[in-house]
Amino acid sequence: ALLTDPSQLPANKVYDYVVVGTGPGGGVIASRLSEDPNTNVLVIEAGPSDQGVTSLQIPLLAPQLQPNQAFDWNFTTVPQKNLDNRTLQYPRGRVLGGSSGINFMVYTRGPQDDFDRYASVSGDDGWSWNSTLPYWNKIERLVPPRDGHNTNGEIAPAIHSTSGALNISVQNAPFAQDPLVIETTQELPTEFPFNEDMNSGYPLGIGWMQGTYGNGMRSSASTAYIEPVLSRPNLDVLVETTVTKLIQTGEASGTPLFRGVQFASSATSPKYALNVTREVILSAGAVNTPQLLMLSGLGPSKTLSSLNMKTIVDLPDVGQHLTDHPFLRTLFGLVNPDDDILESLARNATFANDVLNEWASERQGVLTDSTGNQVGWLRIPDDDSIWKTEQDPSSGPTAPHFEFLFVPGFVSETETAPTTGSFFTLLTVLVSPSSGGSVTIASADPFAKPVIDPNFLDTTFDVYAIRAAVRSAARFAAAGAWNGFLTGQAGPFANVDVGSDEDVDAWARAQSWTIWHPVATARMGTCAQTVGNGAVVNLDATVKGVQGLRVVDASILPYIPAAHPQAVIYAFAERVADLIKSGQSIC
Ligand SMILES: Cc1cc2nc3c(=O)[nH]c(=O)nc-3n(C[C@H](O)[C@H](O)[C@H](O)COP(=O)(O)OP(=O)(O)OC[C@H]3O[C@@H](n4cnc5c(N)ncnc54)[C@H](O)[C@@H]3O)c2cc1C
Repeated sequence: ALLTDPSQLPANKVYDYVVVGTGPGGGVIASRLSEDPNTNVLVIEAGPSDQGVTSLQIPLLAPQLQPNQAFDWNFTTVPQKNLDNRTLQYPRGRVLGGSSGINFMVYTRGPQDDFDRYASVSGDDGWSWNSTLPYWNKIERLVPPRDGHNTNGEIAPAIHSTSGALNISVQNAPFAQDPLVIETTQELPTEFPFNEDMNSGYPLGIGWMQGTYGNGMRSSASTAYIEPVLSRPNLDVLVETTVTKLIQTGEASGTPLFRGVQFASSATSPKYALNVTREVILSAGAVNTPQLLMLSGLGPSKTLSSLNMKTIVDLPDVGQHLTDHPFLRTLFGLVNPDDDILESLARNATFANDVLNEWASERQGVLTDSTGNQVGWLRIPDDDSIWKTEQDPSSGPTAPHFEFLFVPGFVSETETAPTTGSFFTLLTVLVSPSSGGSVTIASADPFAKPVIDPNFLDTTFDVYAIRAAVRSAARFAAAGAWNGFLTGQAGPFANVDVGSDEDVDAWARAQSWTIWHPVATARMGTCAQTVGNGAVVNLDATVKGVQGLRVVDASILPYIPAAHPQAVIYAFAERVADLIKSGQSIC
């Protein structure tokens, strides 16, 4: 059942599991555990239900869902010392489905080497690329694109399932720029090779984006995993309720047992508490998970004692190792203003109405796409001079260092969009960064905002790689394919001399932004790694030093994927659900 207030919880019902949060981590766990009708599962989600909210359903409205919007936690970072001391907005979804309810839907499994590195650092071959392959069958439901076009050459259907939970498809409606992106891969195949399907384990190259959408609508952890099973009598989903603390309920073999949660509708409403018979699964995401662990006495004792809070287990790595992908925009002008879809939507009410009606009546048209139909994944060449002085932070030769995204419009995180001019944005994303930051707390108040420091561009490698990405983007946009389509560098990017290190570095400091992929704040290690030794959870996602508590969300990834992370989190959650159901104690 869907409940909206703790007072609606059925009296005397005993729950086996409580899951905190409903993003790709919590959504999968809740759905899979409640497949057993004899297992009672309670889910607690801070945000409201997404059901019937049109802005959450229409793919191309994603840019309007953050920052500072209704379904966003509206976090900000501390001033970023390498970004001219700018404070960045740091959106996280606060709605059933979590950040998958407001994200840009790019669906990328990531490179084979990423998974093989997860296996090696966790000491469990079960996390390797080959071992996790069966999980894609549970996750993916490949559906035809909405416009019914022939997808030959845009995706390799043989490596996808059509019977999983989450709708995925390639572009639903064409953008004018699409053929030119592909033409550039034919014109400059050495630097920009075409890749038919970047979800094969070998993402390098440029190809068609796969997105978590189907039938013209967003597909999220809510629509794919929770809503379809809401009628299960053994599943209760309590929304609009914030978990304020995890509670120690006793001891088991000398270690603290955490089988309780405390929660409330708001900062001023009464607090409730509840114990479960088996486990608490914490899936509050890479920002709120470390916050909740610390609020519960599980974290760095130094931080906790400075706030006069009791430490139950000293876990110094909670909140550490925060890794995220910074992106930088390169802006180009357009010959034909109609090719700028984002500005057409914002400035031309007739166009906006027409496409909205098209979506409402037929689930067709540009609103069924995300903000781009192709993606590129590129590596700094092996013979580049950077490797004489810097180590490669990527997981291996199948992993990219940077990414291209092709947006039909003006991407404007640092300013309001202009009212004139038409634009094409080639976003460059640093996907194998070596910088790391942290999430911590400055207050014992569960409703106070956590302190977030992604610490972007803190290493020589990262500054070099984003510079390399901008230059590569400029070469891409200078290909003959774009003659007659682009007018050259435009907007605030017009005067950046991409040949000058100084210019590009200043542009990076002034303009880099998060692409919203924080991970690793409660990262996974081997069973042998003891408390205080670089990891927070064991290879089966159980929290070190306690019993009855697991973390299943972006926090546990040992390294940031060189990919958009949601697919990886769905996969981690599917496997942990299997481990829980198998009942084996691994560590
Ligand atoms: C704007 C944006 C765009 C993105 N675009 C993409 C993309 O295109 N492709 C991609 O792969 N990834 C994208 N991501 C990232 C991706 O969505 C996240 O990595 C993923 O959703 C993380 O899953 P999670 O389960 O760890 O946490 P989340 O999805 O963040 O879910 C955590 C849930 O826990 C709830 N919660 C938190 N604290 C509490 C509490 N105390 N009590 C109760 N509930 C709580 C939250 O409200 C939320 O629902 C994007 C993210 C954002 C914000």
